[in-house]
Amino acid sequence: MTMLEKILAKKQIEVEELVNKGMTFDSAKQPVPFKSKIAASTHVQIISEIKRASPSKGDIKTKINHVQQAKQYEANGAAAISVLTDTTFFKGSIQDLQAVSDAVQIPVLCKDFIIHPIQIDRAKAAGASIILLIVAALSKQQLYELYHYATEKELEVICEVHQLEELEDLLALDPAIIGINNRNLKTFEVDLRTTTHLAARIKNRNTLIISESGLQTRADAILARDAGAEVLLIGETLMRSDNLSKTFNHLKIAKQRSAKHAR
Ligand SMILES: O=C(O)c1ccccc1NCC(=O)[C@H](O)[C@H](O)COP(=O)(O)O
Repeated sequence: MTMLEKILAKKQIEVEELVNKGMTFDSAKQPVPFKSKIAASTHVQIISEIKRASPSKGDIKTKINHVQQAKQYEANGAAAISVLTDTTFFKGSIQDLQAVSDAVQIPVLCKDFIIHPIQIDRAKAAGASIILLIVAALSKQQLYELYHYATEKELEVICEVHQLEELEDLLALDPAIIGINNRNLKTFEVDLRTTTHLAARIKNRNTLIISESGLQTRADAILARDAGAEVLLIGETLMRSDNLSKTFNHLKIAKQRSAKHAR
């Protein structure tokens, strides 16, 4: 069993528990716009992640104060905060997301392995403005249904791909935002050229491209930008930083070579 399969098997159990308990979720907060703000920015934007631990790296910073960390991300110019809400494999929680959403003004991404609409309801009720759908984790029908379910609820959706075949399936949906994950979720191998290879296949100039995972240096940021990414999703590098302001400055690059020209 691959790690992704293990995670999905656990998600199935969690979802059944939520459904069997008859859980319903009411959302008070109006989603905060994400994509529309990116176009106006002069620099490549960063979605900054709260990531206590991961299957590939083990514990990263388990004792982190997630609210303080999120506020620091916001103060340093993050475009959004990603909160890993999975507990078993990432030591996060939906309560982390709720607390972060209550503390910041920028949009919050519910970073989880979503396979059922009830998870979308729960994410929105906890204050998420954006959700993630991982193409490798879903059938084409599930992907389309969950995408439309979320957008009807005024949530923005990052559709995540790692392989060309996944991207080709996804393009028929013509999603507003595509996340290209540089990490293979089955082997954990990270290759930033994944962004370069896949972004070149995205021809719709209105599609926002996010490069995800393994981004550590300014050179990495430039590589992703030159491939067409306007946003970087960064977890570990920010979580391990002991000087966030310095790290953000180091990663701050202008949209000098237009993402629209790179494709
Ligand atoms: O990070 C992992 O080990 C991992 C393993 C299996 C499924 C998902 C995983 N990570 C989720 C992510 O997508 C990353 O947290 C995110 O892109 C940030 O990556 P990084 O900057 O490398 O921490």
